[in-house]
Amino acid sequence: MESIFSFLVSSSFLSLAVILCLKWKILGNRTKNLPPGPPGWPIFGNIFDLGTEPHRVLYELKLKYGPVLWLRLGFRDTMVIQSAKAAAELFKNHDANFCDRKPLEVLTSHNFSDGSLAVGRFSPYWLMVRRICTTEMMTNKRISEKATIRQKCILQMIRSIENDSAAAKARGESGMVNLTHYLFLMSINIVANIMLSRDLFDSQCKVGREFFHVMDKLIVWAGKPNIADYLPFLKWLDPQGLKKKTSKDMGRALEIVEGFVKERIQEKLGNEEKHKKDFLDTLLEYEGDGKNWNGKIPYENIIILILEMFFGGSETTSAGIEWAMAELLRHPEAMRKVKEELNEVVGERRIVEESDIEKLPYLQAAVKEAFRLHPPVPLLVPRNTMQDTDFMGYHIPKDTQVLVSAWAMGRDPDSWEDPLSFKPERFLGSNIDYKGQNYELIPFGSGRRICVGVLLAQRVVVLSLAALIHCFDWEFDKDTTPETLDMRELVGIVVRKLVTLNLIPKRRPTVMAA
Ligand code: HEM
Repeated sequence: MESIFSFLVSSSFLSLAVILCLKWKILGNRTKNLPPGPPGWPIFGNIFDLGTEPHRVLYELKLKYGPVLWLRLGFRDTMVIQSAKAAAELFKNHDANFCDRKPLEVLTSHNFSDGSLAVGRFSPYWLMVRRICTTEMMTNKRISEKATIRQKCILQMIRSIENDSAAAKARGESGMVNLTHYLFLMSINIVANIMLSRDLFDSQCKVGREFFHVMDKLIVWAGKPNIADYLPFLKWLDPQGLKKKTSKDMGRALEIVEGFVKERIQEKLGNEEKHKKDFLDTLLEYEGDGKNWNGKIPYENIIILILEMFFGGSETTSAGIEWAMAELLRHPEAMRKVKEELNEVVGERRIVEESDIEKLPYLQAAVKEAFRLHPPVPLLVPRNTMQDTDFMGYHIPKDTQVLVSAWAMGRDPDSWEDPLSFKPERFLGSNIDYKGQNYELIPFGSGRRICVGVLLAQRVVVLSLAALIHCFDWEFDKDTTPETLDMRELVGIVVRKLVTLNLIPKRRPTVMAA
Protein backbone atom coordinates (compact mmCIF):
# COMPACT_ATOMS: atom_id res chain seq x y z
CA MET A 1 0.00 0.00 0.00
CA GLU A 2 2.78 2.32 1.05
CA SER A 3 4.68 1.67 -2.17
CA ILE A 4 1.57 2.36 -4.32
CA PHE A 5 1.08 5.63 -2.47
CA SER A 6 4.67 6.72 -2.96
CA PHE A 7 4.47 5.68 -6.63
CA LEU A 8 1.33 7.83 -7.12
CA VAL A 9 2.89 10.82 -5.36
CA SER A 10 6.13 10.61 -7.28
CA SER A 11 4.37 10.08 -10.64
CA SER A 12 2.11 13.11 -9.98
CA PHE A 13 5.17 15.24 -9.26
CA LEU A 14 6.84 13.84 -12.31
CA SER A 15 3.85 14.60 -14.56
CA LEU A 16 3.60 18.12 -13.15
CA ALA A 17 7.28 18.67 -13.78
CA VAL A 18 6.92 17.34 -17.30
CA ILE A 19 3.93 19.56 -18.09
CA LEU A 20 5.61 22.69 -16.69
CA CYS A 21 8.77 21.90 -18.49
CA LEU A 22 6.94 21.30 -21.74
CA LYS A 23 4.81 24.42 -21.42
CA TRP A 24 7.92 26.45 -20.87
CA LYS A 25 9.58 24.79 -23.81
CA ILE A 26 6.64 25.28 -26.18
CA LEU A 27 6.03 28.88 -25.17
CA GLY A 28 9.75 29.57 -25.32
CA ASN A 29 9.92 28.26 -28.86
CA ARG A 30 6.68 29.86 -30.07
CA THR A 31 8.18 33.28 -29.62
CA LYS A 32 11.00 32.30 -31.97
CA ASN A 33 10.90 32.00 -35.73
CA LEU A 34 11.06 28.24 -36.21
CA PRO A 35 10.79 26.38 -39.53
CA PRO A 36 7.30 25.14 -40.44
CA GLY A 37 6.09 21.72 -39.38
CA PRO A 38 3.03 19.71 -38.41
CA PRO A 39 1.35 20.30 -35.05
CA GLY A 40 2.14 17.67 -32.43
CA TRP A 41 0.53 15.97 -29.45
CA PRO A 42 1.10 17.22 -25.91
CA ILE A 43 4.25 15.67 -24.47
CA PHE A 44 4.75 13.22 -27.36
CA GLY A 45 4.88 15.90 -30.06
CA ASN A 46 5.30 14.30 -33.50
CA ILE A 47 6.74 10.96 -32.37
CA PHE A 48 3.76 9.00 -33.68
CA ASP A 49 3.80 10.81 -37.04
CA LEU A 50 7.05 9.14 -38.03
CA GLY A 51 5.69 5.61 -38.41
CA THR A 52 7.93 2.69 -39.31
CA GLU A 53 9.61 4.34 -42.30
CA PRO A 54 10.55 7.83 -41.04
CA HIS A 55 12.53 8.81 -44.18
CA ARG A 56 9.44 8.27 -46.33
CA VAL A 57 7.10 10.09 -43.93
CA LEU A 58 9.50 13.03 -43.74
CA TYR A 59 9.57 13.20 -47.53
CA GLU A 60 5.78 13.44 -47.59
CA LEU A 61 5.98 16.25 -45.01
CA LYS A 62 8.48 18.05 -47.21
CA LEU A 63 5.86 18.23 -49.97
CA LYS A 64 3.57 20.06 -47.53
CA TYR A 65 5.98 22.15 -45.43
CA GLY A 66 9.07 22.59 -47.61
CA PRO A 67 12.67 21.40 -47.42
CA VAL A 68 13.40 22.71 -43.90
CA LEU A 69 11.03 21.08 -41.46
CA TRP A 70 10.47 21.44 -37.72
CA LEU A 71 9.33 18.60 -35.49
CA ARG A 72 9.08 18.01 -31.79
CA LEU A 73 9.89 14.40 -30.98
CA GLY A 74 8.89 14.24 -27.34
CA PHE A 75 11.38 16.62 -25.70
CA ARG A 76 13.69 16.56 -28.69
CA ASP A 77 13.44 19.66 -30.93
CA THR A 78 14.27 18.45 -34.41
CA MET A 79 15.06 20.14 -37.72
CA VAL A 80 14.98 18.08 -40.91
CA ILE A 81 16.89 19.12 -44.03
CA GLN A 82 15.53 17.71 -47.30
CA SER A 83 16.95 19.58 -50.28
CA ALA A 84 20.40 19.95 -51.79
CA LYS A 85 20.15 23.74 -51.39
CA ALA A 86 19.41 23.54 -47.65
CA ALA A 87 22.13 20.90 -47.20
CA ALA A 88 24.64 23.14 -48.98
CA GLU A 89 23.73 25.97 -46.60
CA LEU A 90 24.18 23.66 -43.62
CA PHE A 91 27.45 22.02 -44.64
CA LYS A 92 29.08 25.11 -46.16
CA ASN A 93 28.05 27.78 -43.68
CA HIS A 94 26.99 26.10 -40.42
CA ASP A 95 28.87 22.81 -40.24
CA ALA A 96 31.01 23.87 -37.26
CA ASN A 97 27.96 24.65 -35.18
CA PHE A 98 25.98 21.60 -36.35
CA CYS A 99 28.61 18.91 -35.86
CA ASP A 100 27.88 17.75 -32.34
CA ARG A 101 26.05 14.47 -31.69
CA LYS A 102 23.76 13.35 -28.91
CA PRO A 103 24.03 9.58 -28.46
CA LEU A 104 21.06 7.25 -28.41
CA GLU A 105 20.29 6.05 -24.90
CA VAL A 106 21.18 2.44 -25.75
CA LEU A 107 24.61 3.56 -26.95
CA THR A 108 25.47 4.94 -23.53
CA SER A 109 25.75 1.30 -22.34
CA HIS A 110 29.26 0.51 -21.08
CA ASN A 111 30.14 4.19 -21.74
CA PHE A 112 30.25 3.34 -25.45
CA SER A 113 29.33 6.88 -26.55
CA ASP A 114 32.12 8.42 -24.43
CA GLY A 115 34.77 6.51 -26.37
CA SER A 116 33.02 6.61 -29.74
CA LEU A 117 33.91 8.62 -32.81
CA ALA A 118 30.57 8.20 -34.60
CA VAL A 119 28.20 9.06 -31.77
CA GLY A 120 30.60 10.90 -29.49
CA ARG A 121 30.17 14.57 -28.68
CA PHE A 122 32.27 17.18 -30.47
CA SER A 123 35.30 17.44 -28.15
CA PRO A 124 39.12 17.44 -28.12
CA TYR A 125 38.93 13.63 -27.84
CA TRP A 126 36.71 13.42 -30.95
CA LEU A 127 39.06 15.74 -32.86
CA MET A 128 42.04 13.58 -31.94
CA VAL A 129 40.40 10.28 -32.96
CA ARG A 130 38.97 11.75 -36.16
CA ARG A 131 42.43 12.99 -37.07
CA ILE A 132 43.99 9.56 -36.52
CA CYS A 133 41.35 8.01 -38.77
CA THR A 134 41.57 10.51 -41.58
CA THR A 135 45.32 11.04 -41.65
CA GLU A 136 46.62 7.63 -40.67
CA MET A 137 44.05 4.95 -41.40
CA MET A 138 41.60 5.98 -44.04
CA THR A 139 43.88 7.73 -46.51
CA ASN A 140 44.00 6.46 -50.09
CA LYS A 141 47.59 5.34 -49.54
CA ARG A 142 46.89 3.31 -46.40
CA ILE A 143 43.79 1.79 -47.93
CA SER A 144 45.69 0.84 -51.10
CA GLU A 145 48.27 -0.99 -48.98
CA LYS A 146 45.51 -3.38 -47.89
CA ALA A 147 44.19 -4.19 -51.39
CA THR A 148 45.34 -7.81 -51.24
CA ILE A 149 43.47 -8.32 -47.97
CA ARG A 150 40.24 -7.14 -49.52
CA GLN A 151 40.82 -9.30 -52.55
CA LYS A 152 41.35 -12.29 -50.25
CA CYS A 153 38.14 -11.63 -48.29
CA ILE A 154 36.09 -11.24 -51.47
CA LEU A 155 37.53 -14.45 -52.96
CA GLN A 156 36.73 -16.25 -49.71
CA MET A 157 33.14 -15.09 -50.11
CA ILE A 158 32.98 -16.26 -53.74
CA ARG A 159 34.33 -19.70 -52.77
CA SER A 160 31.93 -20.05 -49.85
CA ILE A 161 28.99 -19.15 -52.08
CA GLU A 162 30.12 -21.67 -54.68
CA ASN A 163 30.72 -24.46 -52.16
CA ASP A 164 27.51 -23.88 -50.21
CA SER A 165 25.45 -23.73 -53.39
CA ALA A 166 27.05 -26.95 -54.65
CA ALA A 167 26.36 -28.61 -51.29
CA ALA A 168 22.72 -27.54 -51.48
CA LYS A 169 22.44 -28.98 -54.98
CA ALA A 170 23.99 -32.23 -53.78
CA ARG A 171 21.17 -32.39 -51.22
CA GLY A 172 18.68 -32.18 -54.08
CA GLU A 173 17.88 -28.48 -53.54
CA SER A 174 18.01 -25.70 -56.12
CA GLY A 175 21.39 -24.42 -54.95
CA MET A 176 19.92 -21.16 -53.72
CA VAL A 177 22.03 -19.05 -51.34
CA ASN A 178 21.20 -16.11 -49.10
CA LEU A 179 23.52 -13.54 -50.67
CA THR A 180 22.80 -10.97 -47.95
CA HIS A 181 24.32 -13.28 -45.34
CA TYR A 182 27.59 -13.67 -47.27
CA LEU A 183 27.82 -9.93 -47.87
CA PHE A 184 27.54 -9.21 -44.14
CA LEU A 185 30.21 -11.78 -43.25
CA MET A 186 32.53 -10.50 -45.96
CA SER A 187 32.11 -6.87 -44.84
CA ILE A 188 32.83 -7.73 -41.19
CA ASN A 189 35.81 -9.77 -42.26
CA ILE A 190 37.28 -6.90 -44.26
CA VAL A 191 36.95 -4.61 -41.24
CA ALA A 192 38.53 -7.31 -39.04
CA ASN A 193 41.47 -7.67 -41.39
CA ILE A 194 42.05 -3.94 -41.70
CA MET A 195 41.61 -3.08 -38.04
CA LEU A 196 43.05 -6.20 -36.40
CA SER A 197 44.84 -8.14 -39.15
CA ARG A 198 42.78 -11.22 -38.43
CA ASP A 199 40.19 -13.38 -40.13
CA LEU A 200 36.77 -13.85 -38.59
CA PHE A 201 35.18 -15.48 -41.64
CA ASP A 202 37.10 -18.72 -41.11
CA SER A 203 34.47 -21.32 -40.20
CA GLN A 204 36.88 -22.74 -37.60
CA CYS A 205 36.90 -19.41 -35.77
CA LYS A 206 34.36 -20.00 -32.99
CA VAL A 207 34.74 -16.58 -31.45
CA GLY A 208 34.24 -15.08 -34.92
CA ARG A 209 30.87 -16.81 -35.22
CA GLU A 210 29.83 -15.59 -31.80
CA PHE A 211 30.95 -12.08 -32.71
CA PHE A 212 28.79 -12.06 -35.89
CA HIS A 213 25.85 -13.18 -33.81
CA VAL A 214 26.28 -10.53 -31.11
CA MET A 215 26.85 -7.81 -33.73
CA ASP A 216 23.68 -8.82 -35.50
CA LYS A 217 21.69 -8.41 -32.28
CA LEU A 218 23.32 -5.08 -31.39
CA ILE A 219 22.40 -3.70 -34.80
CA VAL A 220 18.78 -4.67 -34.15
CA TRP A 221 18.65 -3.12 -30.65
CA ALA A 222 20.29 0.13 -31.76
CA GLY A 223 17.94 0.38 -34.75
CA LYS A 224 14.69 0.14 -32.77
CA PRO A 225 13.05 3.49 -31.97
CA ASN A 226 13.40 3.94 -28.20
CA ILE A 227 10.84 6.08 -26.38
CA ALA A 228 13.49 6.92 -23.75
CA ASP A 229 15.38 8.96 -26.40
CA TYR A 230 12.42 11.29 -26.72
CA LEU A 231 11.08 11.30 -23.18
CA PRO A 232 14.25 11.36 -21.09
CA PHE A 233 12.33 11.12 -17.80
CA LEU A 234 11.61 7.50 -18.81
CA LYS A 235 15.27 6.56 -19.15
CA TRP A 236 15.45 4.98 -15.71
CA LEU A 237 12.47 2.77 -16.59
CA ASP A 238 13.90 1.46 -19.89
CA PRO A 239 10.27 0.82 -20.98
CA GLN A 240 11.14 -1.38 -23.98
CA GLY A 241 14.01 -3.16 -22.25
CA LEU A 242 16.32 -2.06 -25.07
CA LYS A 243 19.07 -0.73 -22.83
CA LYS A 244 19.16 -3.97 -20.87
CA LYS A 245 19.46 -6.08 -24.02
CA THR A 246 22.05 -3.75 -25.55
CA SER A 247 24.04 -3.71 -22.35
CA LYS A 248 24.22 -7.52 -22.31
CA ASP A 249 25.26 -7.91 -25.97
CA MET A 250 27.51 -4.86 -25.96
CA GLY A 251 29.25 -6.28 -22.89
CA ARG A 252 29.95 -9.53 -24.74
CA ALA A 253 31.07 -7.76 -27.95
CA LEU A 254 33.47 -5.57 -25.96
CA GLU A 255 34.80 -8.66 -24.17
CA ILE A 256 35.54 -10.35 -27.50
CA VAL A 257 37.29 -7.27 -28.89
CA GLU A 258 39.21 -6.90 -25.63
CA GLY A 259 40.46 -10.47 -26.12
CA PHE A 260 41.94 -9.41 -29.49
CA VAL A 261 43.48 -6.31 -27.94
CA LYS A 262 45.07 -8.29 -25.09
CA GLU A 263 46.54 -10.78 -27.55
CA ARG A 264 48.10 -7.92 -29.47
CA ILE A 265 49.56 -6.34 -26.34
CA GLN A 266 51.18 -9.71 -25.52
CA GLU A 267 52.55 -9.95 -29.05
CA LYS A 268 54.02 -6.49 -28.74
CA LEU A 269 55.59 -7.31 -25.39
CA GLY A 270 57.14 -10.40 -26.95
CA ASN A 271 58.28 -8.35 -29.96
CA GLU A 272 56.39 -10.67 -32.31
CA GLU A 273 55.81 -8.81 -35.59
CA LYS A 274 53.13 -10.85 -37.35
CA HIS A 275 51.72 -8.25 -39.71
CA LYS A 276 52.04 -4.74 -41.11
CA LYS A 277 50.95 -1.91 -38.82
CA ASP A 278 47.16 -1.84 -38.56
CA PHE A 279 44.49 0.32 -36.88
CA LEU A 280 44.91 -1.40 -33.52
CA ASP A 281 48.68 -0.79 -33.57
CA THR A 282 48.06 2.86 -34.42
CA LEU A 283 45.69 3.26 -31.48
CA LEU A 284 47.96 1.41 -29.04
CA GLU A 285 51.08 3.34 -30.07
CA TYR A 286 49.48 6.79 -30.10
CA GLU A 287 51.12 9.22 -27.66
CA GLY A 288 49.09 12.41 -28.21
CA ASP A 289 49.28 15.30 -30.66
CA GLY A 290 50.32 17.98 -28.17
CA LYS A 291 47.25 19.98 -29.21
CA ASN A 292 43.91 18.25 -28.73
CA TRP A 293 45.18 15.33 -26.73
CA ASN A 294 48.16 14.58 -24.53
CA GLY A 295 49.15 11.04 -23.73
CA LYS A 296 47.81 7.69 -24.74
CA ILE A 297 44.24 6.78 -25.68
CA PRO A 298 42.47 5.19 -22.70
CA TYR A 299 42.48 1.38 -22.94
CA GLU A 300 38.64 1.10 -22.73
CA ASN A 301 38.27 3.63 -25.54
CA ILE A 302 40.58 1.63 -27.82
CA ILE A 303 38.25 -1.35 -27.44
CA ILE A 304 35.21 0.84 -28.12
CA LEU A 305 36.80 2.38 -31.22
CA ILE A 306 37.59 -1.03 -32.70
CA LEU A 307 34.06 -2.28 -32.02
CA GLU A 308 32.63 0.85 -33.56
CA MET A 309 34.46 0.29 -36.83
CA PHE A 310 32.68 -3.06 -37.04
CA PHE A 311 29.41 -1.26 -36.38
CA GLY A 312 30.10 1.50 -38.89
CA GLY A 313 31.64 -0.62 -41.62
CA SER A 314 29.73 -3.89 -41.83
CA GLU A 315 25.98 -3.51 -42.23
CA THR A 316 26.30 -0.25 -44.18
CA THR A 317 28.63 -1.81 -46.71
CA SER A 318 26.69 -5.03 -47.11
CA ALA A 319 23.40 -3.12 -47.46
CA GLY A 320 24.98 -0.90 -50.15
CA ILE A 321 26.06 -3.94 -52.18
CA GLU A 322 22.71 -5.67 -51.62
CA TRP A 323 20.70 -2.72 -52.97
CA ALA A 324 22.99 -2.29 -55.97
CA MET A 325 22.74 -5.99 -56.80
CA ALA A 326 18.96 -5.92 -56.42
CA GLU A 327 18.63 -2.94 -58.76
CA LEU A 328 20.86 -4.58 -61.37
CA LEU A 329 18.82 -7.78 -61.17
CA ARG A 330 15.66 -5.73 -61.70
CA HIS A 331 17.21 -4.05 -64.71
CA PRO A 332 18.60 -6.79 -66.99
CA GLU A 333 19.78 -4.27 -69.59
CA ALA A 334 21.94 -2.47 -66.99
CA MET A 335 23.20 -5.87 -65.75
CA ARG A 336 24.10 -6.81 -69.33
CA LYS A 337 26.14 -3.62 -69.67
CA VAL A 338 28.01 -4.31 -66.42
CA LYS A 339 28.88 -7.83 -67.62
CA GLU A 340 29.96 -6.57 -71.01
CA GLU A 341 32.25 -3.99 -69.38
CA LEU A 342 33.74 -6.65 -67.08
CA ASN A 343 34.34 -8.99 -70.02
CA GLU A 344 36.09 -6.25 -71.95
CA VAL A 345 38.25 -4.94 -69.10
CA VAL A 346 38.94 -8.08 -67.08
CA GLY A 347 38.35 -10.79 -69.66
CA GLU A 348 37.96 -14.44 -68.85
CA ARG A 349 41.35 -15.53 -67.70
CA ARG A 350 41.54 -13.80 -64.35
CA ILE A 351 39.47 -12.49 -61.50
CA VAL A 352 38.64 -8.77 -61.20
CA GLU A 353 41.06 -6.69 -59.08
CA GLU A 354 40.93 -3.33 -57.39
CA SER A 355 43.19 -1.79 -60.03
CA ASP A 356 40.43 -2.52 -62.60
CA ILE A 357 37.88 -0.33 -60.83
CA GLU A 358 38.77 2.92 -62.55
CA LYS A 359 38.34 1.21 -65.91
CA LEU A 360 34.76 0.22 -65.04
CA PRO A 361 32.80 3.48 -65.42
CA TYR A 362 29.43 1.81 -66.01
CA LEU A 363 29.69 -0.30 -62.87
CA GLN A 364 30.74 2.78 -60.88
CA ALA A 365 27.77 4.66 -62.30
CA ALA A 366 25.46 1.78 -61.30
CA VAL A 367 26.80 1.95 -57.74
CA LYS A 368 26.20 5.71 -57.58
CA GLU A 369 22.70 5.21 -58.91
CA ALA A 370 21.99 2.58 -56.24
CA PHE A 371 23.33 4.89 -53.50
CA ARG A 372 21.13 7.69 -54.87
CA LEU A 373 17.96 5.63 -54.59
CA HIS A 374 18.93 3.55 -51.54
CA PRO A 375 21.32 5.38 -49.22
CA PRO A 376 21.90 2.76 -46.49
CA VAL A 377 21.73 5.47 -43.79
CA PRO A 378 18.87 7.57 -45.22
CA LEU A 379 18.81 10.27 -42.52
CA LEU A 380 22.59 10.20 -41.90
CA VAL A 381 23.65 10.14 -38.24
CA PRO A 382 21.73 12.88 -36.37
CA ARG A 383 23.65 16.05 -35.56
CA ASN A 384 23.10 18.35 -32.64
CA THR A 385 23.41 22.14 -32.65
CA MET A 386 25.95 23.64 -30.27
CA GLN A 387 24.53 27.19 -30.18
CA ASP A 388 21.45 29.18 -31.20
CA THR A 389 21.81 29.77 -34.95
CA ASP A 390 20.15 31.78 -37.70
CA PHE A 391 19.64 29.28 -40.47
CA MET A 392 17.98 30.27 -43.77
CA GLY A 393 15.96 32.94 -41.97
CA TYR A 394 14.89 30.63 -39.12
CA HIS A 395 15.96 30.68 -35.51
CA ILE A 396 17.35 27.25 -34.58
CA PRO A 397 17.88 26.88 -30.82
CA LYS A 398 20.92 25.28 -29.22
CA ASP A 399 20.57 21.52 -28.65
CA THR A 400 18.34 20.93 -31.66
CA GLN A 401 18.63 17.54 -33.32
CA VAL A 402 19.35 17.87 -37.04
CA LEU A 403 18.39 15.14 -39.49
CA VAL A 404 19.64 15.39 -43.07
CA SER A 405 17.71 13.22 -45.49
CA ALA A 406 20.09 11.82 -48.09
CA TRP A 407 17.09 9.77 -49.20
CA ALA A 408 14.99 12.86 -49.99
CA MET A 409 17.87 14.52 -51.85
CA GLY A 410 18.45 11.46 -53.98
CA ARG A 411 14.82 11.54 -55.12
CA ASP A 412 14.36 15.29 -55.46
CA PRO A 413 12.91 16.17 -58.89
CA ASP A 414 14.61 19.59 -58.58
CA SER A 415 17.97 17.81 -58.67
CA TRP A 416 17.31 14.75 -60.83
CA GLU A 417 15.48 14.09 -64.04
CA ASP A 418 13.09 11.14 -63.76
CA PRO A 419 14.29 10.66 -60.17
CA LEU A 420 12.55 7.37 -59.39
CA SER A 421 14.04 5.43 -62.33
CA PHE A 422 17.25 3.41 -62.03
CA LYS A 423 19.43 4.84 -64.82
CA PRO A 424 23.21 4.49 -64.29
CA GLU A 425 23.68 6.35 -67.59
CA ARG A 426 22.87 9.64 -65.83
CA PHE A 427 26.30 9.50 -64.16
CA LEU A 428 28.31 8.72 -67.30
CA GLY A 429 30.29 11.82 -68.22
CA SER A 430 29.09 13.58 -65.03
CA ASN A 431 31.35 14.76 -62.21
CA ILE A 432 28.77 14.11 -59.52
CA ASP A 433 30.23 11.91 -56.81
CA TYR A 434 29.27 10.81 -53.30
CA LYS A 435 32.27 12.19 -51.42
CA GLY A 436 30.37 15.02 -49.76
CA GLN A 437 30.77 17.83 -52.32
CA ASN A 438 27.59 17.26 -54.34
CA TYR A 439 24.75 17.77 -51.90
CA GLU A 440 22.17 16.03 -54.08
CA LEU A 441 24.11 12.77 -53.51
CA ILE A 442 25.33 12.39 -49.92
CA PRO A 443 24.94 8.74 -48.82
CA PHE A 444 28.11 9.16 -46.72
CA GLY A 445 27.15 12.56 -45.32
CA SER A 446 29.29 15.65 -45.69
CA GLY A 447 31.31 18.18 -43.69
CA ARG A 448 33.29 17.48 -40.53
CA ARG A 449 31.27 14.38 -39.70
CA ILE A 450 31.39 12.78 -43.13
CA CYS A 451 31.86 9.01 -42.97
CA VAL A 452 35.51 8.23 -42.25
CA GLY A 453 35.16 4.95 -44.15
CA VAL A 454 33.99 6.42 -47.47
CA LEU A 455 37.16 5.59 -49.43
CA LEU A 456 37.27 2.07 -48.07
CA ALA A 457 33.54 1.49 -48.58
CA GLN A 458 33.69 2.70 -52.16
CA ARG A 459 36.36 0.15 -53.03
CA VAL A 460 34.68 -2.71 -51.21
CA VAL A 461 31.25 -2.06 -52.72
CA VAL A 462 32.47 -1.75 -56.32
CA LEU A 463 34.95 -4.64 -56.13
CA SER A 464 32.56 -7.10 -54.46
CA LEU A 465 29.83 -6.30 -56.92
CA ALA A 466 32.26 -6.72 -59.81
CA ALA A 467 33.47 -10.08 -58.48
CA LEU A 468 29.96 -11.38 -57.83
CA ILE A 469 28.80 -10.47 -61.32
CA HIS A 470 31.99 -11.55 -63.06
CA CYS A 471 32.09 -14.99 -61.42
CA PHE A 472 28.40 -15.92 -61.48
CA ASP A 473 25.22 -15.54 -63.44
CA TRP A 474 22.54 -14.98 -60.83
CA GLU A 475 19.11 -16.51 -61.15
CA PHE A 476 15.90 -16.04 -59.19
CA ASP A 477 13.79 -18.88 -57.85
CA LYS A 478 10.97 -19.95 -60.15
CA ASP A 479 8.42 -17.60 -58.53
CA THR A 480 10.45 -14.39 -58.84
CA THR A 481 11.08 -12.21 -61.88
CA PRO A 482 12.89 -8.86 -62.24
CA GLU A 483 9.48 -7.19 -62.08
CA THR A 484 8.37 -8.95 -58.89
CA LEU A 485 11.61 -8.81 -56.88
CA ASP A 486 10.63 -7.60 -53.40
CA MET A 487 12.22 -4.20 -52.79
CA ARG A 488 10.58 -3.40 -49.45
CA GLU A 489 12.82 -1.94 -46.76
CA LEU A 490 13.77 -3.12 -43.29
CA VAL A 491 14.32 0.07 -41.33
CA GLY A 492 16.86 0.21 -38.53
CA ILE A 493 19.96 2.38 -38.12
CA VAL A 494 20.76 1.02 -41.57
CA VAL A 495 18.02 0.45 -44.13
CA ARG A 496 18.44 -2.90 -45.86
CA LYS A 497 16.17 -5.16 -47.88
CA LEU A 498 13.30 -6.56 -45.85
CA VAL A 499 13.48 -9.80 -47.78
CA THR A 500 17.08 -10.91 -48.14
CA LEU A 501 18.49 -11.58 -51.61
CA ASN A 502 17.98 -15.31 -52.17
CA LEU A 503 19.52 -16.27 -55.47
CA ILE A 504 20.92 -19.20 -57.39
CA PRO A 505 24.52 -18.60 -58.47
CA LYS A 506 25.52 -20.23 -61.76
CA ARG A 507 29.26 -20.29 -62.07
CA ARG A 508 30.28 -18.70 -65.35
CA PRO A 509 32.34 -21.51 -66.86
CA THR A 510 34.37 -19.11 -68.95
CA VAL A 511 35.80 -17.21 -65.96
CA MET A 512 38.79 -18.90 -64.38
CA ALA A 513 38.17 -20.49 -60.97
CA ALA A 514 38.59 -18.05 -58.10
C1 HEM B 1 28.45 1.80 -47.88
C2 HEM B 1 29.08 1.94 -46.73
C3 HEM B 1 28.89 3.07 -45.77
C4 HEM B 1 27.92 4.03 -45.70
C5 HEM B 1 26.72 4.21 -46.60
C6 HEM B 1 28.23 4.87 -44.57
C7 HEM B 1 27.48 5.98 -44.20
C8 HEM B 1 27.82 6.83 -43.16
C9 HEM B 1 27.09 8.01 -42.81
C10 HEM B 1 25.84 8.53 -43.52
C11 HEM B 1 27.70 8.59 -41.75
C12 HEM B 1 27.27 9.88 -41.03
C13 HEM B 1 27.82 11.06 -41.79
C14 HEM B 1 27.33 12.42 -41.30
O1 HEM B 1 26.88 12.54 -40.16
O2 HEM B 1 27.44 13.38 -42.09
C15 HEM B 1 28.83 7.76 -41.41
C16 HEM B 1 29.70 8.01 -40.38
C17 HEM B 1 30.71 7.15 -40.02
N1 HEM B 1 31.11 6.01 -40.68
FE1 HEM B 1 30.31 5.27 -42.37
N2 HEM B 1 29.37 4.43 -43.97
C18 HEM B 1 29.82 3.34 -44.68
C19 HEM B 1 30.97 2.61 -44.43
C20 HEM B 1 31.82 2.82 -43.38
C21 HEM B 1 33.02 2.06 -43.12
C22 HEM B 1 33.57 0.96 -44.03
C23 HEM B 1 33.53 2.53 -41.94
C24 HEM B 1 34.78 2.11 -41.20
C25 HEM B 1 35.35 0.95 -41.26
C26 HEM B 1 32.67 3.58 -41.48
C27 HEM B 1 32.84 4.29 -40.30
C28 HEM B 1 32.13 5.44 -39.98
C29 HEM B 1 32.40 6.24 -38.80
C30 HEM B 1 33.46 5.96 -37.74
C31 HEM B 1 31.53 7.33 -38.85
C32 HEM B 1 31.42 8.48 -37.86
C33 HEM B 1 32.17 9.69 -38.34
C34 HEM B 1 32.05 10.86 -37.37
O3 HEM B 1 31.02 11.04 -36.73
O4 HEM B 1 33.03 11.62 -37.28
N3 HEM B 1 31.64 3.74 -42.37
N4 HEM B 1 28.89 6.70 -42.29
